[in-house]
Order: sequence, then structure tokens, then C-alpha cells
Amino acid sequence: MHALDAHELYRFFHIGDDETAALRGVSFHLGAGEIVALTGPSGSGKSTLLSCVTGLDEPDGGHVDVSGVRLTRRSEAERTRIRAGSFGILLQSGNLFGHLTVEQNLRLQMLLAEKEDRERIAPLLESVGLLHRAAAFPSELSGGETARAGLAVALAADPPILVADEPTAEVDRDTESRLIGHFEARREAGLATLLATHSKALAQRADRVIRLKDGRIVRD
Ligand SMILES: Nc1ncnc2c1ncn2[C@@H]1O[C@H](COP(=O)(O)OP(=O)(O)OP(=O)(O)O)[C@@H](O)[C@H]1O
Repeated sequence: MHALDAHELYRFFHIGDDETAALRGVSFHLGAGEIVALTGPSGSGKSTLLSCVTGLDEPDGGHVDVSGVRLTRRSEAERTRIRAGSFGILLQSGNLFGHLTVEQNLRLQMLLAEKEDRERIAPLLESVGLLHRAAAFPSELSGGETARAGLAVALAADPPILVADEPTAEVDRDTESRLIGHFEARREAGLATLLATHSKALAQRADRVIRLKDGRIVRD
């Protein structure tokens, strides 16, 4: 049984008479202890796929299983419950609550996943270069700091599946290697990691690369 299974996912968007087929029959799996990099040009469907596999969006066709449990076409409450127990998620829309500090956002994530561990907060913030911003509110962070705080939140509860959209987009090289270290530690711990990325350095360290083009998986 895989940590994540996507079966023949389709997703269409309509604006007026125009239809965009963002996903056209995408199937893949993600094993425990595996890092998979999702690559492809802008508009190829990466973000749509991440939203569908986490149950934040519903595919128009196909389905997603999380550790063998069907996530697709469940009630919102059930999807939320499965998501809280299985996923750490950083999408482009962000994952920080604006009325909470960076540290409070991390603690909330741990509470939601029922894995509170205050000892982990400082080392985690340090590793993303944000210890000095623990008491800051999201509105006080730069773009790069926001992305790193969001990644710390997604990692906070050691989720069985980490899903992150461009986790190293706005970081310098040193921070990127530290973040890659986090992903590799997850691999060692048998946790699954799915990363949409344009970073060659990151894709090279993945166990597998899945490349999307026009909503389909293609070979390089
Ligand atoms: N909510 C939406 N409404 C209409 N069209 C959408 C919507 N979301 C995505 N699309 C379209 O679906 C296609 C896939 O978009 P998606 O954001 O998944 O691509 P991407 O590979 O993540 O791109 P990027 O690398 O630029 O983030 C694009 O043509 C996009 O314009």
C-alpha cells in the first residue's frame, strides 16, 4: 500500500466558453520514505495536481487514496480529518493564519495533528533561518520569510505526507541545502514527500521525477 495513490485524475476549468484541461488522466503513486519531484513548465498542472491529491480541490474524474483510504468525493469534514492526520501542506496560497505569530502557527499545526512538541519549534525555525522571526506576524514577513515559515508549518508535525509547491523558490543556496536536508531526513524516517519544483538541485536529490506537460505525465 502506498502513502498516496492518484488514479486517472482529470480536472477542467471553465471561464466563459473556454475550457482548460488542467489534468488529463494523471496517475502516480508516492511511497513511504520516498521523495518525488513534480516538474513541468508553468501552467502544466502542477499546482492543480497538488490541490487534488490533498483533497483541497476535487478532481472532475479519477480518485485519490491516502494510505489506502479514499479521499476523493468524501464530505468536506471527512477530507479535513484525513488531511489533518496525513498531510503537511504548503501551497502557493500559503498556510499561515494572519492573526497568529510564526511560532503560534507552528504550535497550531502540531495541535491539529495531535503532535504537540514545543522542543521541536526552535530547532525547526532555526533550520529554516527564522528563529529570530518567531514572534513576527505573517504580515511582517518578506516573501522569502513567508515561504520558509510556511514550510516550517508544513513540516511541524512530521506529517506522513509532505506536499509542497515550490518550497525552495525564494531561498538562498545555503537555505536550500538545509531544506533538502529536511526532506532527506524525512526519507530516512520513512515519511513521504511530494514537491513541485523548478529547482534542478532539488529534483536531482529526489528518488523520482514526475514531469507534467499540458496536464499529462510525459517522459523527458
Ligand atoms: N481556478 C482556475 N480557474 C481557471 N483556470 C485555472 C485555475 N487554476 C488553474 N487553471 C489553469 O489550469 C492550468 C494549470 O494550472 P496550474 O496552476 O496547475 O499550473 P502549474 O504547473 O502549477 O503552473 P506554475 O508553475 O505557473 O505554478 C493553467 O492553464 C491554469 O491557467
